[in-house]
Amino acid sequence: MNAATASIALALVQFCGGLIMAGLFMNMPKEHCTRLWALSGLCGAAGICLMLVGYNHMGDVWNPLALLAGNTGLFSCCLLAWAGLRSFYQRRTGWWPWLLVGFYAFLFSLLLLYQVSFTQRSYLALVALQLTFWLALGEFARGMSGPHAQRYARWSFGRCIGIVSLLIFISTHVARFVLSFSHPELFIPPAMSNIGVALIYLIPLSGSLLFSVSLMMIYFERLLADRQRLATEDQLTGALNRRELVRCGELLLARAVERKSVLALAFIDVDHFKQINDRHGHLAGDRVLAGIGATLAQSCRPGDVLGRYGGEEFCAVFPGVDHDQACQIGQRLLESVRTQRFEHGHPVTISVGLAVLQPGNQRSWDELVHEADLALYRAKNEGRNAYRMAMSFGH
Ligand SMILES: Nc1nc2c(ncn2[C@@H]2O[C@H](COP(=O)(O)OP(=O)(O)OP(=O)(O)O)[C@@H](O)[C@H]2O)c(=O)[nH]1
Repeated sequence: MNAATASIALALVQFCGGLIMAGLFMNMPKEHCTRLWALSGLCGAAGICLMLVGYNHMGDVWNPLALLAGNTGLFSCCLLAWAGLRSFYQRRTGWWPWLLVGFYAFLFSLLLLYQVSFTQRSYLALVALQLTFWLALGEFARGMSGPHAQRYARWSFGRCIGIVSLLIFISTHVARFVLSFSHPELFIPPAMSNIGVALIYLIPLSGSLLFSVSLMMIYFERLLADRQRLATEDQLTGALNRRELVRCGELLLARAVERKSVLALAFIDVDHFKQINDRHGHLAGDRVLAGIGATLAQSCRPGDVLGRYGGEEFCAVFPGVDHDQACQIGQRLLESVRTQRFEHGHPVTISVGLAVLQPGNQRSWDELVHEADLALYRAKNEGRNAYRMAMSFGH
């Protein structure tokens, strides 16, 4: 296969890749980033088409206007992909990139007007595309520390693929730039060398396909994480919802029984919560619940499980915690809520019922919850703002 046929074949693959990317993102939920990525795919496909029209079969300029539009389309495709990434990581992009596109088109038309060589024209494209690759790389890097990183995993497969594809782009462009100085004959169309075809078409093609895949992956990873969160988290307090609490609690309990280790369960209820609702309104009540959820979460270690059992009741499971440690935890939970300041100004207290699984004991989840629940009723009946241990320990 000669260089001209290879370049047409690879350009057609790139054209199809652009169309597939556009089609996929058009059918995804309508968000700013998916729209930008769909547009980027369309621009890429259109740009490649126009580039094919722009050259004759000898690789010389045949239609300068098509070439100008094609090159500008490819640059816009990269800028749109970057702007989509910005939007994905919750950053806004102004209108200045479109000024850049205009400036690029102006410079490229000057080069066509003065009929500079293919290699010299490539330098402009190389510099412009390098800029977009570094911008996108910066976006991936900043995405690991911004608001996105607080909700989602810092490292994901999609992001790694994206970074690898950008490094492929950057290194091939640098190699092409350097080689075009020392070995300009490698890049003379149409008798382009194998190295030339690889650096101009083949490697960037695999890079751009990989980059499109990475955009889809980071989008799906976020979609799945959101679904998972919706299915397992209590929206108001950020603690686990009851179903997930029971699932995790049963798992920890089964493990503790199997290993003959200790485990503590705390049943937590906000005192006189109805009064807070009645006096300050349900919205203020909601904020109190959210605040208590956050405070209780801070009192738990990694590996502990905290969930909202229902209404103003929370439940926490502490693996590896024995009777004495459970008493300390009970005291710590009371303190943490009692010392918290809420917007309505009044202190809020909780009551806690604790049950402990002793080493070698067999207990079901329901039994342990029932024991802690009975202990909680004692705490309530004996004046609230206190913790009580399940009867067998007679606190
Ligand atoms: N704002 C708000 N209130 C809730 C929510 N879930 C339950 N509640 C309210 O919580 C209150 C619970 O009241 P009670 O069960 O009487 O308990 P209490 O007033 O805390 O009294 P004690 O538990 O005996 O100290 C009810 O008024 C519920 O309407 C919620 O998600 N948000």
